[in-house]
Formats: sequence, C-alpha cells, structure tokens
Amino acid sequence: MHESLWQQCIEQLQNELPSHQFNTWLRPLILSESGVFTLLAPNRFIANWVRDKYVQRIQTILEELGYNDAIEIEIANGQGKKPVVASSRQAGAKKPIQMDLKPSASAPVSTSSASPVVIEDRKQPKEIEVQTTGAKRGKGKVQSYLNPSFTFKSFVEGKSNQLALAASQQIAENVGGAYNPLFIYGGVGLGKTHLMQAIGNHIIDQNPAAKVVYLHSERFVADMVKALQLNAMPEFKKFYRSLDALLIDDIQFFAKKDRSQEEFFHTFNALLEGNQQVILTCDRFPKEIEGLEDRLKSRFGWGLTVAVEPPDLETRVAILMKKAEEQKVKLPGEAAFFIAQRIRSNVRELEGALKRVSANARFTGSAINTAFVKEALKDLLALQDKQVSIENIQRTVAEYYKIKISDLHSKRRSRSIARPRQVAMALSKELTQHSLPEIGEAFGGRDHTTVLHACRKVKELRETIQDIREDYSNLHRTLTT
Ligand SMILES: Nc1ncnc2c1ncn2[C@@H]1O[C@H](COP(=O)(O)OP(=O)(O)OP(=O)(O)O)[C@@H](O)[C@H]1O
Repeated sequence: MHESLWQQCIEQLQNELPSHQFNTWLRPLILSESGVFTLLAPNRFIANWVRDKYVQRIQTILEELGYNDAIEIEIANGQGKKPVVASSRQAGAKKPIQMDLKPSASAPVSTSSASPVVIEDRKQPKEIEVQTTGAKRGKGKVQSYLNPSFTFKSFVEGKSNQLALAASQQIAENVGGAYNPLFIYGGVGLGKTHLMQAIGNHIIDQNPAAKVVYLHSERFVADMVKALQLNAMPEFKKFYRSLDALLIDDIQFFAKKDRSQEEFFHTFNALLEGNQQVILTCDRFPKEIEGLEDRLKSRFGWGLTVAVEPPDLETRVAILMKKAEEQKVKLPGEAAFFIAQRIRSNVRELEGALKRVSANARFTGSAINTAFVKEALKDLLALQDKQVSIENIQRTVAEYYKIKISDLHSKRRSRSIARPRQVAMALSKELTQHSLPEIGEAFGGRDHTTVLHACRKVKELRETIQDIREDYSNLHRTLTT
C-alpha cells in the first residue's frame, strides 16, 4: 500500500518541481520495506535536506491521498535515524556574522600575498597582522585572498558537482550552521577551490566585514612553524580562532606533519564550538589520507563530506561555453563539443585548451572552428592519445581491484571479476577513441552489445552506489593525471 502511495506522491512531486531539484533530492529516495512509512536517503545530506525542505510537502500530498500518519526519513545504511513528522523544523536560521575585528593600523605591512597572518621577526612587541578579511575587492587596506572570479554564478552545475554545489550554496547561506565542517574532495582541477572560494565570496558579499580566511594547508603549516620559532603561538591561535570562516585548501598536505595536525585539531575544535564555519578541500576522501591522525579524519566527517567528480561531456561543453563567453571568445558549439570530447581529465585542462585556442586565434586573426581547434591542439591531443590506451586502462583497473589482467579477458562471470571488467570497458569508452566493437575485441573478443551494456550498467551504478562512484572516479583520476 505504501508503495502505490509513494508512487503517486513522487509523480506529483515530479510535476511540481524543477527537474534538477527533483533529480537531486527526491529521485534518490527509496521507500523502505519496513512497516512504517519510511523513505531512505542515500546520505545524511540528502536526508537532512529532504527533512528541511520537502517533508511537509510530501506529507501534504500523502494526506490528500488519504494517508495521515507521520513518515520517517532515514539514511539508507541505517545511520542517523531521525523520525520526522509533518511539522518538521524549518531550514536552519541564519547566524549573524561577527563584525568585530579590523586590521590594526599599526601592524606591520606585509608584502606577502599569500599569508593572512604575518608574524614580524622582531622582539617587542610581537604583532600579528590581520590581513584577512573579506573586504570588498579592491577597497581599503584590507586584502582579500579570495579570487573574485570564483563565484557561484561562474560555476557550471552538472551531475558531477551537483551535491557539492548545493551543499556549498546552503553553507554560504547558513554560515556555521548545521553543516560544519564542509569537506569537499575530488581530483585535481575539478572545481574544489572554486566552490570553496565561492562560499567565501558569498559570505563577504553578504557582509563585507566578515572575517574569511582562505589559505593553502602548506601556508598554515609554514605560519605555524614561524609562530613557534618566534614564540608567537598565542597570537597565532587567537587569530585563527577569531574568524567567521576558515577555508583551508588541499589538506592532504597536513599528512605526517604531526605538530601542525595537533594545532589544527585544536583550532578546528575551537571554531566548530564557536559555530564558526570551517571548509576544507582534499584530493581524497578523509579516511584515505595516509599520515593523518584518526581523530582528525573522524572529525572531518562530522559535518558534511561531498565529492566533486570529473564532469561529463555535456557539463564540459557547458563549462567551455561559459568560459568562452566570460573571455569574450567566439567559440562555436561544434568546436566546444570537439574540445570537450577530447579533453576529459579535468576542468583546468579544458580551460588551458581554450586559452591555447583563443590565443592562436587572436594571433593569426582567424575565426575559431573545429578544424582550427584540431590544428591548435594538435600536440596536446597527440600526447593524450598516446597516454590512455585500453591496455593502460586494463592494467590500472586490474591493479586497483587486485585481479589479473587475464581475468578481464576471461569469460569468468563472478561479480568480483565481472564488475571490474565492466568498469574497465566503461573507462575505455570514455577515455579512448576506440569504437564499441574495438573495445569488445580488446576484452577477450566480446560483442559490442556487451560493451554497451557495461557502459550503461556502470553509469547506473555510479548514480546509485557510492563505492562504485568513488572507484570510477579514482580510476579516472589515476588514468588522466
Ligand atoms: N563546474 C565548473 N564551472 C566553472 N569553472 C570550473 C568548474 N569546475 C572547475 N572550474 C574551473 O577550473 C579551474 C580549476 O578549478 P579549481 O582550482 O577549483 O580545482 P581544484 O579542484 O581546487 O584543483 P586542485 O586540486 O588542483 O587544487 C578553475 O579555473 C575553476 O574556475
């Protein structure tokens, strides 16, 4: 009975909501088979979001269909069970951002452009210059370390970054709220820094006096070492603990730096306790960072962990068109499609390719079309074609799943072999120019329909199963960077 009610309800929601909202938040919900009307969400973020934004509407629709009991939203693996009723809470209230700290006029002026805390090497008094704050770009003495072009507006949404974008937007609106810290992870050049800084830029746009600091983890370490040498740890601590939002990029560099981890752990706790927002990026999932203390790994997972994955073809085209428009480059759709088809590894490389094409076009005074792009990117494409071969993919996949390359060619059908084989086929389709029959041939002489089936299956599994999504993205990263 619940099944048919939910079916009607979900159809109604699909009619009511924009498709991206429906696909992101409601499509992933699964009706549990337990006695109570329970919807299972794939992760805590979706569960919380649905509780905050959609549960009332769901309940109302169900009531119209004659169902009057409360419903529950749970996380599919059973974590964080939290019953909800129709009158569930509203979205988190906005926390006012403190406006107390201004850079000291007497503080030493730093020429360093990267470090927000400048500890001068002099005996008395030890001063820390706070160069931090947002500060409207270009205004006043205060320097911003945020790239003003990294905004939500300039960020192209796609399936590969949808959750990360939604989470970032949510946090930008509710600084220090329910999702703290935000941990964004994913491969090189996929937009982690862009998203993190978009949050920072948004906070500052809302409140130009907000204290937002963005820095690379290596900078944090270097500043701390300097503070230690100069006996200036109290100032160091005070500074970091006074922020509204601390944005630390690439925290994998904390690995094996025990003293920095210790200090960061305390800073981190102090910020979380004060409801100050912490945003971290990393090239991998927290648990996979070797040389990072377990307590930090576990703490990173307290808030919200979201992945950015390599963008699919449509998103790559959209990103190219957007970048071309921003740079006032006339890029025909067909040429964008060609670039996007051939440059698949990450967005930074897409941007690099576009820059190269537009520089060539300017230099030669030519209009950009596909033939021109082919010529301008000749070397790059030749290099890339050489790098990703089916053999390479098979070797990498076999190593990753700890199976033999010959298993990928064999007829064995056990899942421990068949799944990696399907993943390897899908990667071959995505990363090489080989046709389906050629790929089938390279996998023990299989039919092209088997390859097509594998590609569809892997696509579906990536959408529904986190492990497969991560495996695929790890392999993609290994093969393309
Ligand atoms: N979805 C997107 N829309 C628009 N631009 C994007 C998108 N994703 C990435 N970019 C652009 O790609 C470039 C690289 O992104 P970014 O520096 O954020 O990557 P990253 O994931 O932080 O990489 P790294 O791990 O190397 O630090 C930036 O110029 C960014 O603006």
